[in-house]
Amino acid sequence: MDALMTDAVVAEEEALLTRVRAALQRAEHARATHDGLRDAGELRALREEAQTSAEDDLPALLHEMTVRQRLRERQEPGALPDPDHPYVAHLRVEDERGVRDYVLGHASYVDPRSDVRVVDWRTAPIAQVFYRYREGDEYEEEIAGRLVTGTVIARRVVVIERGVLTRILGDGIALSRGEDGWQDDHAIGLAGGGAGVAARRGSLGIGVGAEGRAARADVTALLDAEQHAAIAAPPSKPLLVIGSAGSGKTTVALHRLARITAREPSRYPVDRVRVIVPEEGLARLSRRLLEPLGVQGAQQVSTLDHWALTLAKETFGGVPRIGQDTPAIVLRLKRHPALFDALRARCASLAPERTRNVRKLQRALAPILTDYEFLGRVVEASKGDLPKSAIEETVRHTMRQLSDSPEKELASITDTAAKTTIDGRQVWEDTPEATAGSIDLEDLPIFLWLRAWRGGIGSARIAHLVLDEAEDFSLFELSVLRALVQQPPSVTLAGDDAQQTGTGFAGWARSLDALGAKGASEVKLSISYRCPRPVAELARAVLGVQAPDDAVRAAREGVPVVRDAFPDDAHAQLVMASAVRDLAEREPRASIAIIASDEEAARLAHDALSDTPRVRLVLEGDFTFEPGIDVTHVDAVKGLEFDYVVLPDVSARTYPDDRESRRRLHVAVTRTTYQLWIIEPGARSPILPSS
Ligand SMILES: Nc1ncnc2c1ncn2[C@@H]1O[C@H](COP(=O)(O)OP(=O)(O)OP(=O)(O)O)[C@@H](O)[C@H]1O
Repeated sequence: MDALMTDAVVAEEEALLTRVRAALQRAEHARATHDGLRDAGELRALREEAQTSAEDDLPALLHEMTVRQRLRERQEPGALPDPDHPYVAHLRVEDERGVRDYVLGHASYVDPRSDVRVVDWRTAPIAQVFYRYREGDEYEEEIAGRLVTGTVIARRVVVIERGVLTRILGDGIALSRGEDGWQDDHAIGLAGGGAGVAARRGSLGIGVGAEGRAARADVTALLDAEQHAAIAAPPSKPLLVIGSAGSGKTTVALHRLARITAREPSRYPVDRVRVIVPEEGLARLSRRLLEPLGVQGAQQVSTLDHWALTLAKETFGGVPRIGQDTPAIVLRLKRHPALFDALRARCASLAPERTRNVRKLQRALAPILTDYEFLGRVVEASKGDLPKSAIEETVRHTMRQLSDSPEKELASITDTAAKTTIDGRQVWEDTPEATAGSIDLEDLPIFLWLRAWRGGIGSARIAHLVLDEAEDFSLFELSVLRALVQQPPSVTLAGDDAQQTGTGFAGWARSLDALGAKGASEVKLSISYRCPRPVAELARAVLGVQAPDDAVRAAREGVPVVRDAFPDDAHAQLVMASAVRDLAEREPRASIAIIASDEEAARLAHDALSDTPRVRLVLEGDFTFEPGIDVTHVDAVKGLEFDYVVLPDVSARTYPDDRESRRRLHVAVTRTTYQLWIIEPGARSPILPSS
């Protein structure tokens, strides 16, 4: 783009922003002072415009009139756009009424006298023109039952930071404000980061620091046509969103939820929508992403475990102690579709009163979960997912749970000191006796399912349900949720079968069926937005035959993946610690994740970095999303992303050649938005391509 054009575009956008900010400041002042006279004048202007306006402007105008009226009646009006960050995109159209500018934001404000139209991307019909057409396109859209035609004159994504315009991205335009004025920004690409600059081997970063990178545009403005079509799909029809890691599944699911609640608040009230995800980290991230989309409140988002525990307490009036030492193989069996099928056949005549509380359910299941023949059939039906040892382990574990609890056995000892260790814990904690009298967290979905199926679980209370990382939901959980969602089911499932890390997944067809969403529309997102090309390609190679057929379509280039082999762990830890410390110093605003293969390895990596500032050991998903270093493990990071990802222990021992290891390494690799460093101590993992 030549300098003259650059100047013209910048001048246009600056003038528009000045106009919008001035109008918003006047509106804020009027609201603060309840300036009735001015409101009355504006109300008249709005009415006049409403009479002559095209129908695509009407919803925003009507919204504005309601706000003014409420103000005059001294009621709480809706929020005004934030003048420091009033909008995320600009659309200029021409139709039979002439040329008009719209800006898309997270709240709406229309002031025809000042030629200002800030429209809410969720509710304004004109927003669909922005998402579906490019600059120069003629559009023809059915808006409010009427055919509307025109031409898109300009379509630009803008970044406004603290009231100052800092980036303009459009069809063929990429400009950013630098220290010496505006500059062409094509090399940087949409998602930020200094792509194309090779890293030094053994060191991370490109030395520019987070300050040197362009600010990210709001993803709401960047949604592509495929994503927007998914978001705008009718709410009454279930939707399955699939796609590779970082293709925008979470983005689409949460934007769909926000749009549905904004457009039909009486049918889909915010306090009756739910987002359920498998991990705490993703629950925290989802809350943060929903906030600017207008869906606030911690109670809407929960992890699967928290949801099951809360529902079980509510349904059964309490639950016994949850055991902490359940063998992993038993947990795997309790989530497997083969157990679901076998229990369905076995429990078809279970009397409703036997599902009334947890103890009754535990007793009803005891003879089944200690039946060698029954468990043998489950293992066989799992087709290799569950080893034969699962049978013996499950029988032994169930027997232990059913024996008298240590509290009961030691009841005759009245001296509490005799039952307490020197660090203040109960003497039986961390012993096999601790299992007695306990149940497993994985029992709860089974109990709830039996209750819902045989006894009933109360009224359907969820108006819209989002399940993210839905490949990690078991048939038990999906069947319970089915009973809780109002009919017809309004649900969004987002997932990727290449990222399943548990044993619960039964395939999309069965999952949808269990949820009562059999006729769901399916959207497949095809562009990898998170990971730069070198990372996306490596991630695909790691999956091997489990990779989807379509080729990787990464949205941007990127620096190469760094790989370093070391003879042993100690050596690797030393080099890792000093390189990461160096990076954190150079890029104090970057988010760096050290993703170990398990909790124990995460602790070791954390020890190596213990004297580094802003280093956090995150084992239970309690991410803060602040700049700094999170040392964590692969089971805690699903759905998350970080500027830099370091994998400190990729070897033949931690990631051997099996399907599950491939999926786990794939999850770890694809958390990277910018650069990946793989550290390989000892024998090389056979699932990594040779470097
Ligand atoms: N159209 C887009 N343009 C630019 N960036 C986008 C677009 N859509 C999504 N993104 C960004 O891509 C990243 C990944 O998005 P998201 O987390 O929704 O992907 P995902 O498919 O849910 O990932 P995962 O499979 O790891 O859960 C986010 O930073 C998001 O803001």
